[in-house]
Amino acid sequence: MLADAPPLEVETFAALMAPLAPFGPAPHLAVGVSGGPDSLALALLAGAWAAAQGGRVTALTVDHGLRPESAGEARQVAAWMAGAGLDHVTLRWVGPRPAHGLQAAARMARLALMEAWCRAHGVLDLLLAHHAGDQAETVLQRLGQGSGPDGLAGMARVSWRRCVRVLRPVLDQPAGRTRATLAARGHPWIEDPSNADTVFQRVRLRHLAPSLAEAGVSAPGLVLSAARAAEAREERRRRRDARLAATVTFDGLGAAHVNMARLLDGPPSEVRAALGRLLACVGGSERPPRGQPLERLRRRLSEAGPPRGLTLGRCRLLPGADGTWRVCREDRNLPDPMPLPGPEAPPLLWDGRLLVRVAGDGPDPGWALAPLGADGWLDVTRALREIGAEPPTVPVAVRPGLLALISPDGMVSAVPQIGYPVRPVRGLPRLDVERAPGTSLTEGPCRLYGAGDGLSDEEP
Ligand SMILES: Nc1ncnc2c1ncn2[C@@H]1O[C@H](COP(=O)(O)OP(=O)(O)OP(=O)(O)O)[C@@H](O)[C@H]1O
Repeated sequence: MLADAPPLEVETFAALMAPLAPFGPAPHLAVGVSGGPDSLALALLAGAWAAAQGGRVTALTVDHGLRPESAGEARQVAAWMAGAGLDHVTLRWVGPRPAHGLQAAARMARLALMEAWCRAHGVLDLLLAHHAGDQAETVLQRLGQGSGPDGLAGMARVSWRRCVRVLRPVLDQPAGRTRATLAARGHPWIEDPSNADTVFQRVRLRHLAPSLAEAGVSAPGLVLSAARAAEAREERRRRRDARLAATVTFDGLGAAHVNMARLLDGPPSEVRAALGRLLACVGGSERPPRGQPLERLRRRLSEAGPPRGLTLGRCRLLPGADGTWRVCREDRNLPDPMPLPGPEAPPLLWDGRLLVRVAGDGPDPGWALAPLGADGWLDVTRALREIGAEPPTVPVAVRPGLLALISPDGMVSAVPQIGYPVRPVRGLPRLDVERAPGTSLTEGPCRLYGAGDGLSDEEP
């Protein structure tokens, strides 16, 4: 296989990164590195690529603790990364292990750990070393699960998990190319024995490759069909985003105003896709609602008769007099108060919807962020009147989900979404608050990052 696969040069790798742009200036990338040949090669190539633009790479290794050697392997990766001049962090998977589906659980856990690390360190891009062989296995696996057209598109080269972009730059590169890259540099790697253990479905699928090839089902063929399915998925996303752009506007309070008749006018699957995305953006939930609940919502919104308020996906949908619906964060399951991060801390993702940064000097200890809650508005209007300010008009349904800055003595002192402050308090911290990347329908990072889905339930 090595003979067929030329090593990846830095220039070739740069060409693979180009379609994944834009990257910020001096980009800081995270790379998931198991110690296997694919991810080691990716880390080295990404390190060179980032350094060329004044940026850097942090290699992340998740120690799943499933094999006695895993801790030593993580140390080995750390040593290799140090040798290559790259930062390295080991993350440990602790907590309960499922009795079944251990590999899948480990995969989910490691992606969650790496995503959390990226969020905590303000790193936008997480690179994984999936290649064409992995893609073919994913397609086969999903075929076996009776997956729909989106599943058959396999893994995406770019997908979002909350505020983190998961990038797979070598996804269309033949299996063996990354291995050849390391071999050409004389760089060692770790062979994970579970990659050969036929107890795992992926490994069994890999072993089927020769028989499938005889039957005319080849890995390149599967990858090609995945690429076509991915194009079709992109087209569906473009249509979804166009529908949303034409029917939805956001206000500064985090609520969406929807021309519902227009949004609902179209094939049910397209309408469901738009509704799901809308609810995920407004509600800040990790996954858009889907399946039966979403279809029920579509039907109820389409029904004739006096419209009523509805809820789904942490959102409340309220009809207005003129046919415009307001969609806002529901007042249930709002986040608990959390301490205000220091000015050096990475931005905090609040309620999956807002990115909060502390500007200026560090706040005194004791400041907190909290939802305004059901009773908070009364307090705000009273406080504003005391300083001679007229409270703005804020719809009742929107009020509980507003972000409030709470002083060390427990008073609502500022509500950034309606202006600043509501009480004259000494040492009031200054907050920059913006919609979190991946929660904008048509503005902000979603547009910046092209067809980014914003939210993904893809396999890691
Ligand atoms: N323990 C881990 N820690 C960090 N990242 C990981 C880990 N395991 C896998 N990854 C990342 O997820 C990608 C896909 O995982 P998978 O297990 O399919 O890969 P692999 O075939 O073992 O690849 P590699 O040759 O890099 O080990 C890897 O290429 C790597 O980027």
